[in-house]
Amino acid sequence: MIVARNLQEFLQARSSLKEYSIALVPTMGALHEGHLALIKRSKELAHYCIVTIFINELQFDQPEDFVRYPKTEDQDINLLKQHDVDLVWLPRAGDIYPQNFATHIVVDGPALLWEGAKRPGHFSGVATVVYRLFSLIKPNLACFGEKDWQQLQVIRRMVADLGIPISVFGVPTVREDDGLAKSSRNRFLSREEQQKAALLYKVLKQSHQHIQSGKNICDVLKQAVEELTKEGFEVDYFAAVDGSSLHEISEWKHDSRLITAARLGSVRLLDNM
Ligand SMILES: Nc1ncnc2c1ncn2[C@@H]1O[C@H](COP(=O)(O)OP(=O)(O)OP(=O)(O)O)[C@@H](O)[C@H]1O
Ligand SMILES: CC(C)(CO)[C@@H](O)C(=O)[O-]
Ligand code: BAL
Repeated sequence: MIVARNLQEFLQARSSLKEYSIALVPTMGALHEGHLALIKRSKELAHYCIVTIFINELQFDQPEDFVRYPKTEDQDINLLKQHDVDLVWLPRAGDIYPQNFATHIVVDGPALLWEGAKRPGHFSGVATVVYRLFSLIKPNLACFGEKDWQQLQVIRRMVADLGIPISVFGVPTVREDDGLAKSSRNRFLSREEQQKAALLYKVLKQSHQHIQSGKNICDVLKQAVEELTKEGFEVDYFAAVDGSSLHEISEWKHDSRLITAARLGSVRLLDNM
């Protein structure tokens, strides 16, 4: 596995992979089995797999969240080696955002509500870094996790709107045995919070079943928020939406989605079904 630590090293390594199809897995590091599922899928889809590790300050709406974002570089590199990744690039901020950088991608539509409303500037930061990674790396395809459902729709929208010739693949959420969606920030949950966190998935599953069995969507959502709040979650939203536009729905269809974000202690948990 080639480890590139700046743009020059990356471009040199990238030029040796010219003839073949390339899959990109963008990450912010602190890797776990969710990331490994993206890598596994990308290796099924392309000859070569490139992983990036870049904690993109532009997408953080809270400076303290950026500062405490977990950094486990040596472990990450070892894990990627064990999983036969071909090239890992840990760009420097200046590789992605040259001096006097002044251009940002703004996505409306699926980016406006939920995470977009709760975290001002977040999706513009995500879209901008993903666009920069796409334009520097020029992969044939890229894999993103369904765990960040809204992010996946925002990237799909950007790719379609700007005619970017890269196929975007969504990969199903990898969970702990108790159902909690794996996430880099989960390491900040206390043992007690970790046990409680699985309730988010249980309530999602139960709400999904109730909606399937014909219960009123509004009542189901209200009950879900009440149950989570009673157990100490601070619920930002628990909503039924169209799976691609992210607009709220009142009638369930085959492409509908339940999405939620809730804070438990110092960690904001995201999930969807
Ligand atoms: N449990 C998971 N299952 C599938 N994909 C995941 C999972 N967790 C993260 N991913 C995906 O991995 C990619 C990189 O995500 P990232 O590095 O931000 O990790 P993360 O676990 O989502 O961290 P956090 O949400 O705490 O920032 C994204 O496409 C994300 O959706
Ligand atoms: C896609 C991404 C790597 C862009 O920084 C990030 O938002 C993430 O890890 O989900
Ligand atoms: N995986 C989501 C990226 C973020 O929370 O910034």
